[in-house]
Amino acid sequence: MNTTKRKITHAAVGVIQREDGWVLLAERPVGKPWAGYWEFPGGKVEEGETPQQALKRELQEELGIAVASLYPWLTRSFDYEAKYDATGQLDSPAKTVKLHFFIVTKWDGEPRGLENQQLVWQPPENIEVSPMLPANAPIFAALSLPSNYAITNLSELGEDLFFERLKISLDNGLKMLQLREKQLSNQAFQTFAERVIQLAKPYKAKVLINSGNQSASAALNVAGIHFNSTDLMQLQAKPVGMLCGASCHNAEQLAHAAALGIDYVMLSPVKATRSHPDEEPLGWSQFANLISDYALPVYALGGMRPPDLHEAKSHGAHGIAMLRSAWLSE
Ligand SMILES: Nc1nc2c([nH]c(=O)n2[C@@H]2O[C@H](COP(=O)(O)OP(=O)(O)OP(=O)(O)O)[C@@H](O)[C@H]2O)c(=O)[nH]1
Ligand SMILES: [Mg+2]
Repeated sequence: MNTTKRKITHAAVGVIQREDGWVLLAERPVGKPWAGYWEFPGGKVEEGETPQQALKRELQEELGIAVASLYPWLTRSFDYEAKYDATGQLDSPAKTVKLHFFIVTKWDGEPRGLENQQLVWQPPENIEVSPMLPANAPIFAALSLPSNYAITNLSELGEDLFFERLKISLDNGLKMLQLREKQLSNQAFQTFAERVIQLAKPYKAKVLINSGNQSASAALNVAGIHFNSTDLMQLQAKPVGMLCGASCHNAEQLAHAAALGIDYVMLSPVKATRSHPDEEPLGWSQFANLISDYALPVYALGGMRPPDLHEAKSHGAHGIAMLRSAWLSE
């Protein structure tokens, strides 16, 4: 397959998300290529438009809604092979699409299928309509990742306080956390990890383990592994069957993570942090530049506190990751 000669079609795609997390999907109507396939509303970016302008126009045309608030999210390229219909007629030629995803959180008007497309609201972690446009497969996994991600801080809090705060965080809706305790022996880490996993289980919170503690992980029932940047750069392929993330601090590491197709990255340090006082912070504008054309969901890390979530999302982040401030009592 020669993809180098293909022209790239840019499309703006809207993940219209209600407050309960459900997203709006549309079925491509008869008469369009890929009819009967489900997609997010959106369409091609026209000459002279930014993807954001294109999205606003498309959502007005297709659904009759006016976008009131949106965040830039992932950008993914996908190579479509030529598609033929049952009679052997060309339905859609081979092409490369570059999809500019946005998360739309506020809009005016009630979405209606103005192009005879059927509409349905669905929870991202349990989509019941099919078939989906093939480019969209990884999108639902990304949407299923929570906005807030906590990293354990046992060394600073001590065991009693840590477990007290963990219980409070889980009660308050924490859905994903990473065990990162380099100071612990394998045995001590294992005991600690088992206790966290036990506590997190009824809340259905995902527990990941830092690659620095990985030697203790074999016996543990964790959801996945978080690779530090050194281990990321050694990694040749994404481990199968588990959630897999990585820490990145520059474009090279981001590119390697994207090439591996892992599930998410953390990009840091956004702000100055107590845990890494010697590192030069990226600041929001460099953070946004590094991920402006990035395919994976990104957590902003470094000096993040819960109120920073909106600013992080405005700069293209999927969410925020927190170490110290995840465990502060409010
Ligand atoms: N809208 C939309 N397009 C997607 C998604 N995923 C995906 O691969 N695409 C591709 O992105 C391109 C956008 O196409 P579109 O058919 O919506 O374009 P459009 O609304 O401007 O309509 P048109 O057919 O009148 O030109 C198509 O090649 C489509 O296959 C998705 O989730 N939503
Ligand atoms: Mg469209």
